[in-house]
Amino acid sequence: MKLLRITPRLLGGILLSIIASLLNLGLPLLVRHFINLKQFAWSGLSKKVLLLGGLILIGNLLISTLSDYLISSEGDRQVRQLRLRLQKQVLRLPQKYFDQQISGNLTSRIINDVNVLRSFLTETIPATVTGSLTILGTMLITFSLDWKLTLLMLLVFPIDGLVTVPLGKISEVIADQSQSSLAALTGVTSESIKQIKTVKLNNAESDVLAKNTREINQLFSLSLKADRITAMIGPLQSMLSFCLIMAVVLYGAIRVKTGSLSTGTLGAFMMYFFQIIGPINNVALFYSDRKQMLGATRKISEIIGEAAEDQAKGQQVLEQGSSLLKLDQVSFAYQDLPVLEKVNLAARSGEKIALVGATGAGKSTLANVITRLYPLDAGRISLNGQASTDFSLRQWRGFFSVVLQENTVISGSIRDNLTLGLNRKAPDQELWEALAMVRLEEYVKKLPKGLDSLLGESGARLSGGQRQRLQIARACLRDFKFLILDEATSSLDADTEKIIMTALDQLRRTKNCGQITIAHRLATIVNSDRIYFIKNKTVIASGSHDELMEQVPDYRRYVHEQQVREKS
Ligand SMILES: Nc1ncnc2c1ncn2[C@@H]1O[C@H](COP(=O)(O)OP(=O)(O)OP(=O)(O)O)[C@@H](O)[C@H]1O
Repeated sequence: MKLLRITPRLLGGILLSIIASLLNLGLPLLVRHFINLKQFAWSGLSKKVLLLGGLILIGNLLISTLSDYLISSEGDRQVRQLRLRLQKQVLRLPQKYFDQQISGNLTSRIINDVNVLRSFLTETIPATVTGSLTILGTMLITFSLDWKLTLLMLLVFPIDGLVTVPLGKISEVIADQSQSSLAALTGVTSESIKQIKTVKLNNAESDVLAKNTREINQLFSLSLKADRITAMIGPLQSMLSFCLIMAVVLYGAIRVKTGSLSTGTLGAFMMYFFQIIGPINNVALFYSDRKQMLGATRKISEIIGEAAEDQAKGQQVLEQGSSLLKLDQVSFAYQDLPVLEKVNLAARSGEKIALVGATGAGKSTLANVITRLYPLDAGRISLNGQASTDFSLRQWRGFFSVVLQENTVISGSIRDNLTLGLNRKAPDQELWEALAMVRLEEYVKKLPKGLDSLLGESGARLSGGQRQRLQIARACLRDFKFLILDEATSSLDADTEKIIMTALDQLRRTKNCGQITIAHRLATIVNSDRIYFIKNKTVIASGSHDELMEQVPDYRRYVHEQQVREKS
């Protein structure tokens, strides 16, 4: 998969860089000319040579500046595009993908691996192209000056190869492992920071430190291996280059003494030699950099290649008025774990239904398949007779407003939280009404910045109950057909819950929408129009609380156990 492109801007930058390198090739010739002058006089030829040298240096400076800017800015532009592409893709990936990932690892892939690609595009490619041309140009010039000395200079290639090829191969492997190790370290670090309260309250600092230390040590040992190789390559190359320079100098000096080489040519050779050492090393690094780039490309491509959720845009026409949500013979399994089997259920506008069952029975899963967070394995979900899959995901999810069991408050202001995903501009008055409904109005009014008060990461500055109420207010602001409350009031005291439930009853009537409640607390569900009792992966009975108490022994037992739990 091609993630980066060679664009005209990049080519322009590389071309300028080539011009700068070629200009550099002229300098040693000028120096040679200068040294070989019979006599120095601040006029005529010497002046011209110095002036030309100065012009070359200034020209080189200007061209290199422009070239560096063109190349770097093109790299930044492409990295921006790639990051946006990755962000878009990540947002479209199905829920099951995230169930198998540690979010920090994914973040590292998106941030660090993209940086590897950037440096390949903006450093390796230009350095290799200009480096190769500099080497070629140097060889042509030096050959024309003195082929014997050039052949001696050429020995630098096999000698350099002796060092860089075997060590480079090892460092390729290390670089690849280091990227994975860095991703794992990012994963565990971000998780431990996110779960810092849990860590503190469980006195789990040493456990977390041990886990993170393993990753740090893993990265450390890889870095040490890389350090050893770098430490070997650098001095070894310098030493070998020094020996070769000595050989060139000694051989050159003999030739000067015998009169078969001018001092100026020897000086020019020295300059060329120093000029090509850098390019030779850069070109030698190309293969290991390329390997690293291919590794990063593979990992990024894996994310981009993941099948996204169905993004069909189709907008079905849904008749106005009452809605009937139906589940017929719905079955679903998480990988190999069957959770729902042949579930039947119906919810109508204006109705309040409840999903009840022991912990782990599959209630939240049922809510998740209704909202199509997970696709069904079998069965059918429909709204007014139209299959859920006839609607685009966006349209379908727009029919539901969901308050989840977990904290879904985001960093940002109260306003940001209330209007998250709202596809219309909500006037402040409406936001205050929603806050009043969940009894948060007074609290927010007292905050110095009111609706624009910041809440910290995941709403850290709110109490658990305040967070739940904010999420309910957010859900109520949306235009929906069914409100799904998954243990949405479990953190509230009984009185506040009652007040909010009564407000939601009112809202249901005014909006003519349905409500699906998942809760263990009996008071939350007993007055539902219909209760679906889930056991053994399916709905084993449905009816009002009284009907189920009368007819279903399992339900009676569940209620009894719940009462005991609530009293204790
Ligand atoms: N993302 C997931 N991947 C794999 N298994 C899962 C996943 N989410 C839930 N499960 C499993 O599915 C089963 C049903 O879980 P679910 O959360 O739907 O139960 P629940 O009835 O809502 O429970 P509770 O009352 O405790 O919230 C459990 O066995 C759970 O371990």
